[in-house]
Amino acid sequence: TQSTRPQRILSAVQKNATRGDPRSVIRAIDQFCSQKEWAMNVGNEKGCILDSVVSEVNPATVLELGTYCGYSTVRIASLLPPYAKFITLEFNPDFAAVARQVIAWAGLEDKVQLVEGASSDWIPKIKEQFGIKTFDLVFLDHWKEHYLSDTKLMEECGLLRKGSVLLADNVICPGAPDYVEYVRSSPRYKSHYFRSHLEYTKAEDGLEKSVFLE
Ligand SMILES: COCc1ccccc1-c1cc(O)c2[nH]cnc(=O)c2c1
Ligand SMILES: [Mg+2]
Repeated sequence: TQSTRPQRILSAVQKNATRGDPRSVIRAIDQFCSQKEWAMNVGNEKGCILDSVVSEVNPATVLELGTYCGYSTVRIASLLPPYAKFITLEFNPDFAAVARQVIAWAGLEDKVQLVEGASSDWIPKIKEQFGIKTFDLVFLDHWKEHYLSDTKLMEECGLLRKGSVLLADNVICPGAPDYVEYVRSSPRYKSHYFRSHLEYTKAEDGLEKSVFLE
């Protein structure tokens, strides 16, 4: 039977990366996706912007919406302080199964909790299920149609506090126009656009960083 693209990414990690070395896992995925087969990892150019925001926030609590193969999960987890709590939500069970193995290959399985299911189902349960009050950082990288509804849901569930940082991938390509309009026009957010490129291509894309103000 044919392998899937996520399975081919996992094979490239297991072949080319060193167990317990997150940077070698990131490098192996970026090399595979730039030389062999494009895939929707945040990539190295936007990944460096992600790294700088994670380092600046130095979050004790992180939520990632959209794990895919765990590329950004590994980037984020490798930068967190030891006490941090990091939850990543993935709807697709095949993606989740690969991501668990990529995260384990990087040696970061103790730093992150991968939860399978729909973000809209899980967001209202996070406080009780995981003992988290609010998130210092949220990385939105799942279905663009759900960026805005999930952000409003996080507000309603009291998961954001003054200073919480939302970082959204793909604000240009594929784009999340309703979300961008909301965070840029709402008095409750201070937003900034980091111009970059769609992973492994020359097309424009970027990350939108939005700080929750109240
Ligand atoms: C399945 O579309 C793949 C694709 C095709 C063309 C342009 C962009 C994308 C793309 C790029 C990304 O970083 C993404 N990140 C998260 N969830 C996505 O659906 C996603 C899609
Ligand atoms: Mg993305």
